[in-house]
Amino acid sequence: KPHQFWETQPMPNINDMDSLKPGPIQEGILADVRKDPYNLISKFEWCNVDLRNDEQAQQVYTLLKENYVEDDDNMFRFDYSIDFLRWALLPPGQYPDWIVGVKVNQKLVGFITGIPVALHIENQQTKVKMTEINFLCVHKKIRANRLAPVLIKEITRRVHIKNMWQAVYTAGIVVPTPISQTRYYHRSLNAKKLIEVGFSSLSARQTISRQQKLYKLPDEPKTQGLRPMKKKDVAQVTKILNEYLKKFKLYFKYTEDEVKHWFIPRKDVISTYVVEKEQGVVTDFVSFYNLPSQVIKNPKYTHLRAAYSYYNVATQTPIVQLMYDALILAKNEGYDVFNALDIMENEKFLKELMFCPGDGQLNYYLYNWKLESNMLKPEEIGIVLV
Ligand SMILES: COc1cccc(CC(=N)NC(=O)c2cccnc2OC2CCNCC2)c1
Repeated sequence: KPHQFWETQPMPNINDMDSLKPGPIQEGILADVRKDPYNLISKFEWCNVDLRNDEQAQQVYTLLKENYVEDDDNMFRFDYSIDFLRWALLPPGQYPDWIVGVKVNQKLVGFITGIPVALHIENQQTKVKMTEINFLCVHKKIRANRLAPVLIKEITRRVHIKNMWQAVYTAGIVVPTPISQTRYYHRSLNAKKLIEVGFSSLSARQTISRQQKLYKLPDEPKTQGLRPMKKKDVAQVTKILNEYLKKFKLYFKYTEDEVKHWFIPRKDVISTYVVEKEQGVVTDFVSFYNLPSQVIKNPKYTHLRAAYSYYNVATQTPIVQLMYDALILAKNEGYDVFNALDIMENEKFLKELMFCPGDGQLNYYLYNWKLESNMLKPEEIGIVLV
């Protein structure tokens, strides 16, 4: 029986599509929230993981490196670094009990996380305070123990206790019920390596050297005034980002503190470049995050270095030119491939800059919320999850 767990959750199902009114599906009642954690099978224990602690961060790193998401052909597995996990999971306002682990004999075997976000949904006047859920992972050796539903129910309880009743998350799989089904695209930066690791393949008439020529990039970006973002840019980046995101139906509102956290460059984690043509005036920016994948079995390479498009705001520079420069910057930072979803205005550059469609999709979900429109088009999505 498919979706045994998800049928029990406040998500719109096919026949609700017309009856449910827009907004929360279930009203949250604080008094009804369980005060104690859900029961676990014996020997399994809950723990709040402190990612600032090196040993605990290392345990999370190893669990994900060995057991987290793989591509459809099980050739690659995400390999999030510790620095990346600290960036992704310790934003301003984080709650320590939203980094949830399950241990057996002091060994981490299960994980799920939430971070607090303020999401603008369609025409809602106010932003909805909720959680962004990520990194649901159960060790390969203890799957089919129904641990994942318990991890989901426990973090839901910990969110409810804080009087928050909605969540946003993404997944490669389809469970009840996506609000948008987006597709991912890849732009080759190191054609030879992508073919050697089996990420790309050659058709009959293609050769490696022809592919290298096809995807070759200039040595330096074209846009005058393009430079790495610095702290002094935070106020202007916050302004143009918040203004830009208003054109979408789903977007976060950022404080300057949050922009500082999410966009100030961190080596091997997040790269952000701003355009400052006229003295002191920031008109555009591009950003991409570093998410390598372990190549599961390959004689020559252990990793695929992938840059993922984050947020890009083009108010003066044409978006195609700005993103072409992002490809050049990523290539110069040593990336093998540049990935992007067909969300926001990405369609405007994907084809022209020779991105190829990937073989899967990334589904967006909103927990306990009925949208006015049942589904959103990818270009109406203004949020990027890591
Ligand atoms: C190439 O190595 C891979 C290793 C694991 C999975 C995939 C395919 C895949 N599932 N890709 C994505 O989900 C994806 C493709 C383009 C942009 N963002 C993405 O996912 C992000 C956002 C959601 N959390 C994971 C990272 C590829």
